[in-house]
Formats: sequence, structure tokens, C-alpha cells
Amino acid sequence: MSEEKLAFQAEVSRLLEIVAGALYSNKEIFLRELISNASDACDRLRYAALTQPELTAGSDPLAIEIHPDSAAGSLKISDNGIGMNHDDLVANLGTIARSGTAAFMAGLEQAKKENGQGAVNLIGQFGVGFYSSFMVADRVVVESRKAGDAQGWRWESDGKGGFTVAESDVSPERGTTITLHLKDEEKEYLDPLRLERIVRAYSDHIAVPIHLREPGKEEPRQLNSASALWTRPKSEITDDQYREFYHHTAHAFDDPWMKLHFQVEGLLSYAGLLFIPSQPPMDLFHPERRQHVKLYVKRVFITDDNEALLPPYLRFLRGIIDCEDLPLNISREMLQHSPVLSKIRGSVTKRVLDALEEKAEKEPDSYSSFWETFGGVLKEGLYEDHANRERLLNLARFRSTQGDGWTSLAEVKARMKEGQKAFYFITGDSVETLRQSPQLEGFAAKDVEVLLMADPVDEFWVTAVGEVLGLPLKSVTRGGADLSGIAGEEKENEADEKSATPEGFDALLAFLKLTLKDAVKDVRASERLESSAVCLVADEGDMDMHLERLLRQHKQLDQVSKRILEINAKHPVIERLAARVASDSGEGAGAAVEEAAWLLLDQARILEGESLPDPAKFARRLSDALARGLA
Ligand SMILES: Nc1ncnc2c1ncn2[C@@H]1O[C@H](COP(=O)(O)OP(=O)(O)OP(=O)(O)O)[C@@H](O)[C@H]1O
Repeated sequence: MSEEKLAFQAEVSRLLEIVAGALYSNKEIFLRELISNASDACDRLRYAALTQPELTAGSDPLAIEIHPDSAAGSLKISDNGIGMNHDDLVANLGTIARSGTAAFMAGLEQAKKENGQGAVNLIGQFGVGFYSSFMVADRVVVESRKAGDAQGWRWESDGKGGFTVAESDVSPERGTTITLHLKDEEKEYLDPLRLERIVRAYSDHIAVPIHLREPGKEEPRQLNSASALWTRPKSEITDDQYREFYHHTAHAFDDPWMKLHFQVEGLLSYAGLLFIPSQPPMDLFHPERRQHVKLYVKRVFITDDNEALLPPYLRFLRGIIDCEDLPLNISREMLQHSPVLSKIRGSVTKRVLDALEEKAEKEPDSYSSFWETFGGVLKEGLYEDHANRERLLNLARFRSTQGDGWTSLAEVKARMKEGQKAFYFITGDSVETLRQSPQLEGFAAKDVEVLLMADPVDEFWVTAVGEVLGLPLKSVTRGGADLSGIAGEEKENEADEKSATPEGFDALLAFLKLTLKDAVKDVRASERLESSAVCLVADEGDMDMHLERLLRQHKQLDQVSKRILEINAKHPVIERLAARVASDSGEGAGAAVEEAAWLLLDQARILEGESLPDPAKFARRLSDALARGLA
């Protein structure tokens, strides 16, 4: 087969332009990226050989080799890992396959919107994988042969627009050799000492040996310790090594917020090296809720996509778990039902919660930043993991009507008013809009704290949990949120005055019920309003209004429940309407009050964030009312 010429995916071309032209000071990371890929390729081969032992039979141990060639001005990085065939080369080295690179492109768009630059820093932040070769090379050749294949392939590119792929006779027996033809100004990467320093700084944690072939020396020299990092004693691992390991396994480039390293021996023996990122991973809220902790069995990588390993609400965790008590040839199906894994899952979950509790207690500010990023995910555990519900409730933090920071349920309980027998909450799309909700007015007047919940998951767990620290959770947008038993700030006579309704109020209620009869479930005097005239609430047994809207938006529901319209007897509009009804004696109240009734209902709908069934009518009524007012 002759040489094929192919074009890069448009995004790759853009990426390469940035990478090749980048005046990035940290170009040495290209070596980290290529070693990281080579190590993954060795992991994948080791795994494939579990079921196809012929793939590695009789071959050299897995290793990575770095070979600077001053005469040719080139640097070779080879591995005897899984290798790539024709289609792998085209798919992997011509498109954006990698999550880190996709994040880089997304970050680029963002940076462009914000200040038109910043691309250079982003390279370091996200890493651009294989493509980072073009920071130091003006021509890159990849020769590869996939394990088990007879034919090898050669991929070549100058990083400008396209690449070629052709059959190759000189490709390695198995695995991949990448040859970087270094740019004139990048020849420092031929210096063995420089290469050694880079490998030690970024790749010491790599479990496959990394050899350096030095000019004039017979035997290559091993640069890393080549033992799995998690098997080494904690005291011998530096923070930098942990960080680099995190970057490598998680394909992430932030600093981990927390690290957990444990070795368990006993009935079950396993080790774990887990990290909580400081930045949210891109797929955090994808519907698949994929977890990413890698499962190893006796140092052999098995899978990074195994739902049985950890509960979905801990899917922000990165890192590895290495188990001694599973057979190496365990199948995917067996993994799903393995009692060993389910035990490990239970005890690792417990460890993670222990560590979070400790952080929450000892470093509350830092814990708040974790909560801000991942709280919305952890809360899924409140309805999924009954066994740990109490602990998760303890770990949960909330925004509330008291102050701007995060608060715990225990703190909210300690601040409760005399006579308060429930936690009150309101759910909605954002904390800022929730703060303006009319339904909060009565609570504010009595200084009763209300939790402001704006994560979609809140709707689900509050229903499932029902009770916290011995008290029910009650929505302030529902009937049954009874404020009268709570000791307020008001004085006795004020309270009396408040309960006294204006003349004609009962007749107004009757009139509103009659006029709006099919549009609402009921019309009532409100206890929760102070300055607004009206609001909508859900009946005690009905679905919460925000939840219903959420389900409708996601096409999970097409019903629209009727709501209760609450009216504020102290509001001037209501007082006047009541007076009008009283003087016109009920039925004769007339068209103006009828129009006002519909306007009030639409106003309550707008405040609630509901859409209006007939916006044109609303606009006409409002204009008429304004015209009358201005006349
Ligand atoms: N040395 C190698 N051996 C085998 N396959 C490789 C090698 N280097 C790269 N690849 C393949 O090319 C793909 C793209 O590499 P790139 O560095 O751009 O991303 P990556 O680091 O592997 O990221 P991710 O693991 O998220 O896909 C890899 O996913 C892998 O399939």
C-alpha cells in the first residue's frame, strides 16, 4: 500500500498552530506526555495479555526507552506496549481523542472570549498530549506495530495541516517509536542530563522502567524507580511525585485538593491512592455518571470504567485501587457482581467520608471550596446511599437566609427559633433569585432561617430524606409551613393587628375564588407574605412547584398542577380591593376587580418563575390598569 495523505481534523490544525508557535516556557512537558502515553500503552498490553498470553510470550519485559541522537538531531521515545495499527494511528493522531485536549480547546474558547489570549498558559494547565511534540519538533515520525499484527505502520507529519500514513518495514516488533526531529532552537533535549532531570521531575512515578540510551554507552541506564507509586512507603513519596502521579492517572492538570493513600492488609488486601481534584472534571454532570478510579489487580491495570468499584456520588475521585484478592483474568461481568469489590467499595467509601469529615472539622474554609465544587454530586448520596445518609447530612453545607457563607444543618438547628419544629427550605434555579422569593417574607419577619437550595438534585433528596436531626424538612412554597407557632420578634398587639383582616376581606376571598375558580386550587389569606401582595404555593400533598417545572423542562412530566394563591391582607392593593368588594356588596364588585384578580394571579406566576398561559391578555390588562391609574 502506498503512502496515504490525510488532513488533520480542523480543531487539530488550530491546536497545532498554537502549540507550534507557543512561546511557552515549560516546553519540557512534551516528554512527560509521551512517557505517559507509552506507560498507558504498556498497561493496555499487560491487560490484553491476560486473555491472550501469546501477545507477550517470549518477549522482553515492558519498558520505555529514550534515545537522543545528536548526529541526526532527533530524540526517540519507544515503548513495547500495545502499539497502533493503521486505523488507530489515523483516529488517535489526527483527531482530538483526549479529554485533556478537548478541555484545552474549550478553555481556549473561553480565554478568547475573556481577553483574547492566555492560550500559552493553557497548554501547561491542560496538557495537549501527543500534540505537544510539535512544541519542540518540526517533524514527527511515529512507527508502530500493534501487538499480534504482522504489519507495522509509519505516521509522519510536520504539524502543518496534514499527515501521511504508510506501511513500514522498520517499525518495531511490537509497540511504538516516536521520533522527534528537533527544531534548531530545541537541541537542548538531546542532552542526557537534561532528559534525566525531566524524567525525574515528572515521570518518576511511572511503574514501567524508563531507560536512557546514552551516546557512547553500551547499556541503557534506568532513570526511574519503576515501582508502582502506591506500593511505596508514604514517607518516601514527595508531594511532587504524588502530584505528577495524579496528573498522569487522572489526565488532569490541576493540583489535587486532597490525597488519600492507604494500604490495607488482612482478610482483604488492597491499596488505594485516591485524589479529589480542585477543579471540576468536564464530565462531572454527564448523565452516565461515570466513575474514573482505575482498578488494578496485583499491579496490573484492569479497567477505569467499573461501576462496582465506587458509588456514582463519589465520581469526582481520581486515582487507583489495587486489589490482591481478585483473579487477574476476572471478566467484566464477574466484576459487576464480585463480593470482594463490594466489600472494598464499602470500606473505601467509609475512608473517603472519614477524610472529608476530618477536613470539614479541621479546615472548614478549604472544605467549603470542596463543597462548592462537588457538593452537588455528593448530595446524590443522600438518596442513593441509605447506610451513609446520616454522615452525608453531616457533611452537607447550605446557603441560607442567614449570611452569605456555607452552613451546616447542625448550625442551622442551633439557630432555630423557639417553637420552630422544622427545617425550612426553598428550592429554585439560583440562590440569588431564591433570596427574592415572596414566600420568604413571613420567615424573614420572624427571623426564621430558610435553606436556599439551587442544585437540581436537591428536589430529589429532600423528598427522600424527609427528616433531619429529628425534625422534618418543609418547603416554604407549600401549604403546611405553619409560622404561627414560632416565637417571632413582633409584639403581642402587633400580632393582633396583623391577624385583623380589613373589612370586605372575606368577601374578596370569595370573589377571587369564584373568578379564578378553574385556574387555582384555592385562594387563601397568607401568613408568609409581608411586603408582596400575592404568591403561589403548592398544596401540602402536591408536588413542589420548582420540581414540577424541572420535570416539565426535561419532558418527564406534562401535567400542570393547580396552585394555591395566597394573598396578603395587609397589602394596600388587597386592602383597596377588599374595600371595593365591600362597598359594591359582593357580586356587583364588577369588571375592574375581576381584571385585578387575573392580574394578581399572573403576577404571582411571574414571581414564581412560571410562564403565563396567556401573555397577551396579561399585557392588555396591565395597560388598561395603567391607563385607568393615569387618567
Ligand atoms: N505510545 C503509544 N502507544 C499506543 N497508543 C498511543 C501511544 N501514544 C498515543 N497513543 C494513542 O493515541 C491517543 C491520543 O494520544 P494523546 O496523547 O493525544 O491523548 P492521551 O494522552 O492518550 O489521552 P487519553 O488517555 O485521555 O485518550 C491515545 O489515547 C492512545 O490511544
